[in-house]
Amino acid sequence: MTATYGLLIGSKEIFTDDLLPVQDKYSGDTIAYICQARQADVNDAVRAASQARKEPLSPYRRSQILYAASTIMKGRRDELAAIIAAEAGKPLKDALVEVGRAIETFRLSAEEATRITGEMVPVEAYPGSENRLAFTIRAPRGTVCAISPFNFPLNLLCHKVAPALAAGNAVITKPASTTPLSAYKVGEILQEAGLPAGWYNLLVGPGSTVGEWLLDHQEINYYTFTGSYEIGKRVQERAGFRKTTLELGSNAATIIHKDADLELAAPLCARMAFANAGQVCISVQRLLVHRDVYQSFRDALIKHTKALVLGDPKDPTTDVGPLISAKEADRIMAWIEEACNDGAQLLSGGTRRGNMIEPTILADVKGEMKVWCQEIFGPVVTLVPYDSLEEAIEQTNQSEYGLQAGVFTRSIDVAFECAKKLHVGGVIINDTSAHRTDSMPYGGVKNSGTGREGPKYAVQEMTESKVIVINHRM
Ligand SMILES: NC(=O)C1=CN([C@@H]2O[C@H](COP(=O)(O)OP(=O)(O)OC[C@H]3O[C@@H](n4cnc5c(N)ncnc54)[C@H](O)[C@@H]3O)[C@@H](O)[C@H]2O)C=CC1
Ligand SMILES: O=C(O)[C@H](O)CS(=O)(=O)O
Repeated sequence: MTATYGLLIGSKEIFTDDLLPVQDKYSGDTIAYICQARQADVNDAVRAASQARKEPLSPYRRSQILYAASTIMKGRRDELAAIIAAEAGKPLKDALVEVGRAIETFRLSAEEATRITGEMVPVEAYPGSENRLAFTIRAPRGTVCAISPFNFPLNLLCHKVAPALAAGNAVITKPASTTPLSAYKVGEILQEAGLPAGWYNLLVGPGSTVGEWLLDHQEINYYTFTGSYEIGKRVQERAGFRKTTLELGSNAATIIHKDADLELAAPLCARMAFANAGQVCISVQRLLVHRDVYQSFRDALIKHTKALVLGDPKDPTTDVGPLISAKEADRIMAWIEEACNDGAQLLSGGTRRGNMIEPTILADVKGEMKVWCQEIFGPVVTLVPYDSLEEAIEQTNQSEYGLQAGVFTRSIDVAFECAKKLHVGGVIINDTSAHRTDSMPYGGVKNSGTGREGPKYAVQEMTESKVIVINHRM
């Protein structure tokens, strides 16, 4: 019997008539059904969040609940990884890493719940204010709406939910319709961890309906969104004066300078160009390689790429699984064809089996090709030689995106010139653009979004500062 999951609203699991099948993205089999929300369910979820907030949780209680959730998640690691492998098509070894990161994201958020402080403001130093004392406090924003993407269905949701709860907010989550089960499991785990009803609410359904109803609801105080630039722009427009955090797309560059350690760089670039079938917004998509090392790096990259295993995500030896949908696979194949028809050289891959595309390396790409100037979000990496560091920096900055960039070099001067001149949210020296630890500030500039995630930084964004001034007699 295939399981059917409901919406999580307040203390209830709500079953509707509108069932969404959740498919195994490798076999195509339906692995579960989950109910889709109606507009009334959106209103009920907002009401449940507002009701919960009438009995605030102390920072200590929030911290204890988040620590407990982290521990419970650790005990359910294999179950959660199997769900990610099935619903997202993510290779099991990467799904296990994702669960491990989500466990850490909850633990880090538990720590941050006990560190929410303001500051003393020396107003008494101001003429006429000698009898006053002032300080700030950070208050929760209220009800947070967390809208998350398909590619990290657990950890990217946790990067919204855990800091939001740590900061004292109630949360309404809306995961991608292709991968909703991980968000349901987070609800189970938080309930087992002792989170009272209404603090975590789950709504499922298309962005074009449920997503829009959430954007329209004026009792939501804050939106934290991860997804494509186009939808992120829409979220910003609909949020109006309400604050948002937008984690959007990218076509990340990694620079391989003439003094790079190629034995370090080549396997890392091969691994991180094709991890999760390239469906990672900081994926290694654009490789800028100094001409002096271009051929040796190219050959090493091809060798390591050809060693990657393409197959069933549930097989522990698989490195690269399917794309999230046939539609995305069609798009990526069309972009590869466009590039090759326009003169790009296919060095490896370029073939398709069902919704799987063999890891593909394209050389001699030009600036106007989609595989270079747009976000491919697929198992394709492009190679372009350069002659001077200035040229590499300029080409990296030409993108309309600016999330993260990688730079491989043994020179501290080259490293710091890139660190200062690259217009991105993060510069990763001697690793690829795809490097991220869950504790670091994470987010972009330009069309890659606004705001920063990472529990310490998300808690700051999900609280608002209030100044308190006391007029006292000496
Ligand atoms: N910066 C980052 O950390 C990350 C960015 N991404 C980006 O996300 C994209 C891939 O993920 P997808 O899930 O396909 O992105 P998407 O933008 O299609 O959907 C993201 C979420 O927005 C919802 N949504 C869609 N239309 C909406 C609307 N009108 N109103 C409200 N919500 C709506 C979707 O249901 C989903 O939950 C890529 O562009 C990738 O770069 C993905 C992961 C991380
Ligand atoms: O950008 C994404 O797709 C994720 O944020 C990547 S990760 O760094 O969190 O794994």
